[in-house]
Amino acid sequence: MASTISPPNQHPHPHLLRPSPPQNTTTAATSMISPSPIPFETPLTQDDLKKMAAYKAVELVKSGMVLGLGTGSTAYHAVNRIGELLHQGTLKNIIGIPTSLKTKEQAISLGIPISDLDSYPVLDLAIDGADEVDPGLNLVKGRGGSLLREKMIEGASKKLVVIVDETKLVEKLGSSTGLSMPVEVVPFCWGYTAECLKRLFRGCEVKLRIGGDGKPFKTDNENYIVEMFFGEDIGDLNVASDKMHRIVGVVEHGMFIDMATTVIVAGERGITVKHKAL
Ligand SMILES: O=C[C@H](O)[C@H](O)[C@H](O)COP(=O)(O)O
Repeated sequence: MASTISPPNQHPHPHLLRPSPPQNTTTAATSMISPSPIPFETPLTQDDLKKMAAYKAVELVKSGMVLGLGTGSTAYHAVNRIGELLHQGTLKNIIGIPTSLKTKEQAISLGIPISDLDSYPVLDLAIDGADEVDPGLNLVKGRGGSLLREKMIEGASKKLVVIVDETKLVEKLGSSTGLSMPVEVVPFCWGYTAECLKRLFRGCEVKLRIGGDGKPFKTDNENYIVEMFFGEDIGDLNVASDKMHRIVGVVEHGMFIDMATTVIVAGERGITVKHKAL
C-alpha cells in the first residue's frame, strides 16, 4: 500500500459533495472514429469491443498518475492492460485506487500499487465502464453491484474516461427495456425505502437484487441494491437525483450525472471518442 499523503487539492467535482446537486446537464461533442488499437479477427465479440475501448483508454495513462480503477467486465480489461504496461516498464510509478473489492484483488494480483481516497483525495484519471450512456455523457452504473465507491472515487478524479461497447448508448437514462437503474440502500427496512423510491416515478417498479446464493445481494459496503424499472421518462436527471437522495434509506443511486469527461465507444466500425462539451 502506498502511504504518501498528497496535498488536499480542490475537489475536481465540487457539485458531487452532497447535498448540492449539479445544475447543468451538458451535451457531448463527438470526435472521429479511429481504428482499433489492437488487431482482432472479425466478427468481433462484445468482449472484443470492450477490450478495444479499454486499450484505447489506457493510452491516456501516463507514468506517475494516480488512477481510479473501475469495476466490471470492461474495466477489467483496462486494469489488466495497466498491469501489463507496468510490467513492461512502459508505465512507471502508478498508484491505483480501486473502486471495488474485486478490482482491488485484481490490481494486487497484477502487482499494481494501490491506495485509497484518504491518502489520495485527488486523482488524475479514472477509467470505468457503464451500463448506459446518454448523449450528454450522463451514465447509469451499478448493474454489476458497484456504484458508491465508484462515484466517490470518480467524483474525486480530474478526468473520468468511460469505456463501453456501442450497446450501452441510449437516448435517455433509465430507458433500457428490462434493465434497471440500481440504487444502493441500507438493509434496515429496505422494503420501506424501495416503496418510497417507487412512489417517486409514475409507472416505476422496484425489486430487491438477489445474489447467486438466493439471499439479498450485498454490496462491498454491506448494503442492498434496489433495482428500479421506469415506466416513463424520468425527466430532469438532477431533479430525479435530488428526489432519490432525499429518501433517508438511500445511500446512493446509479446515475452519474455530468461526471464523464470522455466516453470511448467501441463498435464494429472502430472506436468513437466523445468528449464532454465545455
Ligand atoms: O456495478 C458495476 C459497474 O458500475 C460497472 O462499471 C458497470 O456495471 C458496467 O459493467 P460492464 O463493463 O461489465 O458492462
